[in-house]
Amino acid sequence: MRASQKDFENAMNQVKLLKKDPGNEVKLKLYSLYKQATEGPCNMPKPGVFDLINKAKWDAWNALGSLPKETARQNYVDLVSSLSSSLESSSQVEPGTDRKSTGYETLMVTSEDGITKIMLNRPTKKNALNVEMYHEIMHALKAASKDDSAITVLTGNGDYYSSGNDLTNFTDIPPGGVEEKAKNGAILLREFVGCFIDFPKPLIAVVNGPAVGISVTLLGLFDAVYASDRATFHTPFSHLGQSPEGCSSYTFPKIMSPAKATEMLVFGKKLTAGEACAQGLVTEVFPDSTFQKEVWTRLKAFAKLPPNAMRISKEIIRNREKEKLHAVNAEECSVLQGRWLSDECMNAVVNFLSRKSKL
Ligand SMILES: CCCCCCCCCC/C=C/CC(=O)SCCNC(=O)CCNC(=O)[C@H](O)C(C)(C)COP(=O)(O)OP(=O)(O)OC[C@H]1O[C@@H](n2cnc3c(N)ncnc32)[C@H](O)[C@@H]1OP(=O)(O)O
Repeated sequence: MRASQKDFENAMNQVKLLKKDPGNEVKLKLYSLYKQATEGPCNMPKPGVFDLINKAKWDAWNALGSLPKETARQNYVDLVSSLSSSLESSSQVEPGTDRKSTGYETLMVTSEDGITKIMLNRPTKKNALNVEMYHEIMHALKAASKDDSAITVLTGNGDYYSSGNDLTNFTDIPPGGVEEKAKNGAILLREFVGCFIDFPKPLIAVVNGPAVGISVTLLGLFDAVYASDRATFHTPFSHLGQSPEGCSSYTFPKIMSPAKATEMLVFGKKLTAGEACAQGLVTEVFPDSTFQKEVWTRLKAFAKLPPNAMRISKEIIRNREKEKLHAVNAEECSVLQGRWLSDECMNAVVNFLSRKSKL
């Protein structure tokens, strides 16, 4: 039996209720079938090569050629029906449940023994920071700054600490185009880094594995950095056509000398944990086999110290730099905004995404 218009509308509603993301490939398939079913064959002009998302959509729709509208409608309904049985539906979520009050989508946040632990929780993506994660980290930091814990820890779930900015952040182009995307990215980044600059309690990084990009640069704003000997520290900004952020253009030369900072931030030299420790970026390195046990024992002891004294001591160590750090942050974001629009950056992102079949 052919799918009716009613079946098609039901399927469209069903798609909105899917709780789990079915993935880019399926979303493109759904999009193309929807367009074919409602508008017929694609006769739109092909988007430019840098308009990544719209080009992928156009390609998917155009690939359907002259498939009849009714067949596309049937295929759409069949595809949604197969998805609904394999993916959980959000209709099972309690009405009125506020996700933010019950938990985070990209983080695991716990508070015990005087320590608030913010764990990056996208292990299958090596804890890459997507836009939602940037927002959730800001939210978690603001909450931690006001809770009863004495210290706050950032760490990663799985084998990576973090692979840095999620490169798919570049693909979702809004109607205002790439310029608007870059502008919004710079606003988000400035606010995000600002939360680290202003964080009032001791902030400790427990670097459980390799760290890339912004997860490395931010370390200059932490009060202590403990690393497993499995961790590496890599800022491939030039390879990506980008420039340093997280105030690293200021903190790294101070921490490790301008020449060593250049090797990392300009030439993309990857440091081992031992090298990062020798250069002052890491406070102490532990064997991976005993890392968690040793670090958490130490952190629990720190968390028993008088919290007000720790807060005030942090303030006196950090406060005279705050204004400078905010100015550096603003400048870095403005430079990056321009970099994101460059061919060098676009090409590097396209290369990564096409290697990973995300386009
Ligand atoms: C203009 C828009 C702006 C938007 C808003 C942005 C605001 C802030 C920007 C701040 C800028 C920060 C700069 C940086 O952080 S630069 C660093 C960026 N990161 C990278 O270049 C790392 C890229 N990843 C890799 O090189 C490798 O994945 C890896 C980390 C070396 C691991 O390699 P391995 O072979 O072990 O594993 P896979 O590659 O198979 O990875 C497993 C899956 O994870 C996905 N993945 C990993 N890292 C990222 C990433 N950074 N972005 C997106 N996805 C990532 C990978 O694709 C695999 O996914 P799959 O299983 O679905 O294929």
